[in-house]
Amino acid sequence: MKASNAAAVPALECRGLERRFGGLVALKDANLRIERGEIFGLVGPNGSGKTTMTNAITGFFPPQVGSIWLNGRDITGMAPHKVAALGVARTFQNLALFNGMSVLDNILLGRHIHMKPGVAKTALYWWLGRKDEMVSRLKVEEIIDFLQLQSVRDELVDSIPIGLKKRVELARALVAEPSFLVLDEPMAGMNQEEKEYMARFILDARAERNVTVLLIEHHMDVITGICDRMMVLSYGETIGTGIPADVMKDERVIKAYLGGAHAKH
Ligand SMILES: Nc1ncnc2c1ncn2[C@@H]1O[C@H](COP(=O)(O)OP(=O)(O)OP(=O)(O)O)[C@@H](O)[C@H]1O
Repeated sequence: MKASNAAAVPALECRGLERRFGGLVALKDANLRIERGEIFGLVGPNGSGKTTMTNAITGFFPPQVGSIWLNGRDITGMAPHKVAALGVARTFQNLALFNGMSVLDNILLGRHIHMKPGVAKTALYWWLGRKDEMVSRLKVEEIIDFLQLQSVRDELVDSIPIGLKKRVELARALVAEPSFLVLDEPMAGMNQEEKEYMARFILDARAERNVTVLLIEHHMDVITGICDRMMVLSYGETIGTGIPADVMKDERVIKAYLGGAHAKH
């Protein structure tokens, strides 16, 4: 559901983020507010700072300036595993699946934040460990059904097509039971039918699993089709933010992005 109360604590807020790599300013004074239940699009040409922004949010590369708030809690500089434990899951632009392992095992890895750490601890509380594993397996089966991955569940992940690999990554993120999902180009390399499936799954995840979504995507038809609001970056600067229909009309956005070689329809 779309958030209705603007005064409510947002799912995510970024205030004045800046990230430099040497002399390069990859992100400059980036401000972002995503309400609970929104699907929010983040777009921009290659190298404009989209991944830098998601890496800042998920703790991989903290910002050097500014702050990040998740459900009203300051998470600036928090390690990735701690951000994940607070309910943030992500998929990666370049697939981060484990080749040589089955689809099922790849998805099961997404449950690690819910499992008890350490062999000794699990041995000591063996019954607790078993219960954890049972809950995890049930959750994995539920998500396999949800994303219609039954037919490939026992296949090696390297043997399935790219469209399904992307779906496995989404499954691995969803089994973590996130409240906030960061999807980095989930439709890259997909044909039209696969894109439509993925768009449907993202909408269903929001409706049925209560997730808020930050979606990085080059396919503008997807952004206009499923995003409530969007933000456009260019050379690390925000050049447009708002509902897609308005942002798409903005002269700066058209010049920097939509009219450029990077736009895909
Ligand atoms: N670890 C890093 N070290 C040095 N420079 C980096 C690093 N990460 C990103 N950059 C630079 O920061 C800028 C923004 O990169 P970023 O990956 O965030 O862009 P992007 O919008 O995600 O691009 P793409 O659409 O190609 O993924 C680029 O100029 C990039 O070369």
